[in-house]
Amino acid sequence: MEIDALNAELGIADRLRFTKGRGGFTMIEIENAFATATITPYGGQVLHYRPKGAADDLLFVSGRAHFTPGKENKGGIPICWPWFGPDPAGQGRLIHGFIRCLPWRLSACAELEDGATRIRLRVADDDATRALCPCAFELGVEILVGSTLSVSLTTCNRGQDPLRITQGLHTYFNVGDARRIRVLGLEGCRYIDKARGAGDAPIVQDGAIRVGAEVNRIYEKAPARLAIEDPVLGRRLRIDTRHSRTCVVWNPWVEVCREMEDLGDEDYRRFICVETVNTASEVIEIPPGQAAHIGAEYRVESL
Ligand SMILES: O=P(O)(O)OC[C@H]1O[C@@H](O)[C@H](O)[C@@H](O)[C@@H]1O
Repeated sequence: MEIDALNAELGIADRLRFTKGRGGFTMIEIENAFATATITPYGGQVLHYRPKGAADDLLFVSGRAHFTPGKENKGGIPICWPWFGPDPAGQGRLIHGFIRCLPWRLSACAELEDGATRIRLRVADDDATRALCPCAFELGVEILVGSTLSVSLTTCNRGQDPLRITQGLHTYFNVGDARRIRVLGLEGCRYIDKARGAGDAPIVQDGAIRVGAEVNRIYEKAPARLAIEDPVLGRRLRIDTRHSRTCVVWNPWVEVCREMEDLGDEDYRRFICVETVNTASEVIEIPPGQAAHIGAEYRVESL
């Protein structure tokens, strides 16, 4: 649908409008009493969220993100599905699945009684997805833009066989300087250190996570309450997860950042990914006709 038609049909006066953004991508721009936010139906991806009065965005989006159909966009909250990480079948399919590179359909947008804004987007299997993964599914994301940002992903198995997935909200948090932050909540958890190569024995997290080299870890049995303390931006980002048993913490550091065509050379300082995930041994099996969920709520607090 064209932008004018979208605005006429689904826009909400002074609250929600559709625009053309980077790469000509359709954007949903929200401004309510609590916050401003931008969501693109491409990948069902939240790109920006800033509470009213806050100086800085919750999320990082790379200035070199592709915004090209068929490619992933680096930043915001990419949805990784039906696999998280490299192609589990080793067939060279996209890292983190294909759903973040597909246009989703807007199924509802509404202003709630408390003034928050709710967006629902959906995507289902078609010939193109079945060529990549022979499963029948319907995926829905619900995004609540209020005093907090909440993202909930629901997978419905529409097929005749059990559906096995891994999945994640691959959130890129905007930070003042990654070298000065602390990630809290994973103390004492065991993690697989992917920066040191697969197959390493799990290591136990000793204290808060700090970034002084490449960090690429899968934490097992992750608790539901996490936080990022950012002394440079003077804030604490709270992350409350739902139905997620693993947490990936990723910062590419200098070399990997320079190798990534969709990051600027110094961007490793500007973000940390703390990802709400079910991966590694946490494969989810969904019986036919049933659904599985994963979600997270993000809150910005002053330090
Ligand atoms: O696909 P993106 O958004 O570039 O993210 C890639 C990174 O995603 C992280 O989740 C992985 O742990 C890293 O190994 C990977 O490099």
